[in-house]
Amino acid sequence: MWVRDYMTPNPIVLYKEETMSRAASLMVEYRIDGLPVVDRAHKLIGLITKSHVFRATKNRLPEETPVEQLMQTRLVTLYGDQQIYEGWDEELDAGRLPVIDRTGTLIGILTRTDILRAFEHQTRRTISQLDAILQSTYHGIVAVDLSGRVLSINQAAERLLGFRQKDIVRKSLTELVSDQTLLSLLLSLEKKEMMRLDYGGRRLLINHTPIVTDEGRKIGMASVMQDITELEGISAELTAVQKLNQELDTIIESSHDGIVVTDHRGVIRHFNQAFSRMTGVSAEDAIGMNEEELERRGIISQTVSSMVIEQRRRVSVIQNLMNGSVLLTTGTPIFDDQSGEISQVVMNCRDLSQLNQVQAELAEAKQLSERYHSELEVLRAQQMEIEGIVAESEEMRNIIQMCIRIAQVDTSILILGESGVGKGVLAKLIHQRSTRERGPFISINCGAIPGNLLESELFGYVPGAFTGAQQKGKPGLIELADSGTLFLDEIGDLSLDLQVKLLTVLQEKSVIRIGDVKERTVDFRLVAATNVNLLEKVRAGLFREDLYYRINVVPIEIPPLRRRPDDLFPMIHYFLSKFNEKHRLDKRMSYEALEVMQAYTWPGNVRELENIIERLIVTTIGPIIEVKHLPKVMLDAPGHVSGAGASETQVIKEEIIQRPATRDEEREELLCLYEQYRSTRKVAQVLGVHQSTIARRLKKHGIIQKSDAH
Ligand SMILES: Nc1ncnc2c1ncn2[C@@H]1O[C@H](COP(=O)(O)OP(=O)(O)OP(=O)(O)O)[C@@H](O)[C@H]1O
Repeated sequence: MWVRDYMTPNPIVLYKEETMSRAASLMVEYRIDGLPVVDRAHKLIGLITKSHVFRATKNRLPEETPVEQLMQTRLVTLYGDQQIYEGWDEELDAGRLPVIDRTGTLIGILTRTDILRAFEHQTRRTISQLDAILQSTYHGIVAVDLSGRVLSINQAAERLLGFRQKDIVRKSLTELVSDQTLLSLLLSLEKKEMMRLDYGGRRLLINHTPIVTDEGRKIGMASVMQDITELEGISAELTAVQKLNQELDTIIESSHDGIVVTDHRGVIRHFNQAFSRMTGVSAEDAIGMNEEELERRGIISQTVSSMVIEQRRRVSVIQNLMNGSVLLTTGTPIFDDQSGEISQVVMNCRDLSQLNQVQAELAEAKQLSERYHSELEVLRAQQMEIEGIVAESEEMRNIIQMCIRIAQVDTSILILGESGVGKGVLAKLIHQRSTRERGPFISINCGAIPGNLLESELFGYVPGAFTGAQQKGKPGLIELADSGTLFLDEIGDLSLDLQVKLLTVLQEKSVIRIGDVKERTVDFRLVAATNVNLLEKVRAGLFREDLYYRINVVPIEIPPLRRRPDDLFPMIHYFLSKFNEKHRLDKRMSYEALEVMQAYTWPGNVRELENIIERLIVTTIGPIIEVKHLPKVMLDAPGHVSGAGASETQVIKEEIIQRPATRDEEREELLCLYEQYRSTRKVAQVLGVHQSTIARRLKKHGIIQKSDAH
């Protein structure tokens, strides 16, 4: 506020020669209390006021007295280019202040009215400025008096509070706001900070403060409200972005490939551990350095980022490092969405030297694994033979695997199955594969020995225990089985007395010889077998239930031979070789004879088959065992077809069965058949063996893939 803008210009003046009466008449005429006195050059030289005139009159000075003699010459003046407030205090005393320019020429008078006008002007301006600020602020502001009437409110607050009425000021908030929570907050006489409130679908953050005067009087309340709905959304987004960043960092760090990020000038901004490991460069050294510098130092052989920046596309190069490593480095430009300029270059470095080495190791490992795999196969096949067990059928293979598995666990086992199916064979296998393998394997058929004899066989006796007993006494089989396996075949034939005694042995883990009182500790594993339904015997009171549960911890059931046809021909083959070798003969079996055997139901199971083959080998005259040599019982069996001329397939069947064909021969024959029929089922039909056998053989020879078996 400059003085010259508010002063009264060209005021009425008196020249110094003018009279006191002229001064008085001017004062009366213009109703002014004082007049500036100037010289002819209009320079201010004094000020004459009513009091000067009154004093002169009182002192009876003549009216013609020039004002020069009356005026006050010590003057307080203002310059036009001064600020108004610089003249306030003086004006209050003087009532008016002459305004001069820098040459001392009078240019105006600043009166009290002028100053008030200046103040009013200033106040209006300030108010409108404040209002503009209030209205333009993004935050909502509402001020109310103590009775809740709105003193002022800005547009943001109107918008946030949803006010539509035009004239809100002076209205009470209670008329305007229906939400009680918001209302009680806006009308609260207490200070409230950072209050979160949901209103009109928005999340508001409100700070509420009482309005207090300089004297400390509370005159109202002001609330500042901020719409933080978007802010909260942004903050959630920010958290998500931060998380993403972290994830990205982790991914980059965990990459086995080296990753380097530069800016648009090739200055390295980021790189991972892998790059550090490959080049031996540390983050402190290289971050902030231009990639070219790495090339200058000979650490890398080419600056990929500059190629990418120059060519504006992905570039791949082979880099030879100082340490001898070879890297395949691919630099990819990242373009700025808005400017379309490259903002970053990301380089991926793959260590080829390491890759080559890994590939070589992998190939070697593969070779090794293939070799071991085939050796394992051979071993497995050999093992099956060593055990003297033929198990071609799926069922038998599963049973054998299970036996081998449970052999390791020292528990009682009950083997179920018809007579001659191979229960004894499995019992032996279990023993051989158990931890007791070095101990004895004691086997006894309970059905084959009369009761009283069986007792002394099992439990032993002391001298003179009964008539016919040996002088020295004898340990029982149970005792002999100590630290080994006791195989009780046909356990169902054990008398009830012996069942009780056996149970006691199993529970006490000790045995008392007949006629003795001394207990002898025994430690054996019991493998029992039966061809009868023990549970039925339990129900009929012929077998003790407690013993049944004691021995039946793990039951294994062997199906009869007729239910596992896949085992038949391999068994015939096995027994032919076995007995040919035993008797130093070379007998073969005709196709028709094989067909008869296939049709037979084998009630005596493997034992019957074994016996028949041995008998045939021994009794048949001539090299070929023919249908006519077979036991009559087999010829009477249903399903037996009388033989036709030998066809090509018959020959193959004979080859497979009668003599072990070489691997190549077998392969060629199977290949020929498979090419002809294109179906494992048909080939199996032709050869009269189970489809799974053919499928397995074809796979073994690599004629079909695993998925092709049909
Ligand atoms: N899978 C097989 N492989 C080779 N030979 C077997 C097989 N199964 C059984 N045998 C032979 O068959 C004969 C009968 O087997 P084993 O004595 O084990 O049968 P079992 O069921 O115990 O008979 P039983 O209950 O009548 O005593 C034995 O000479 C045995 O070697």
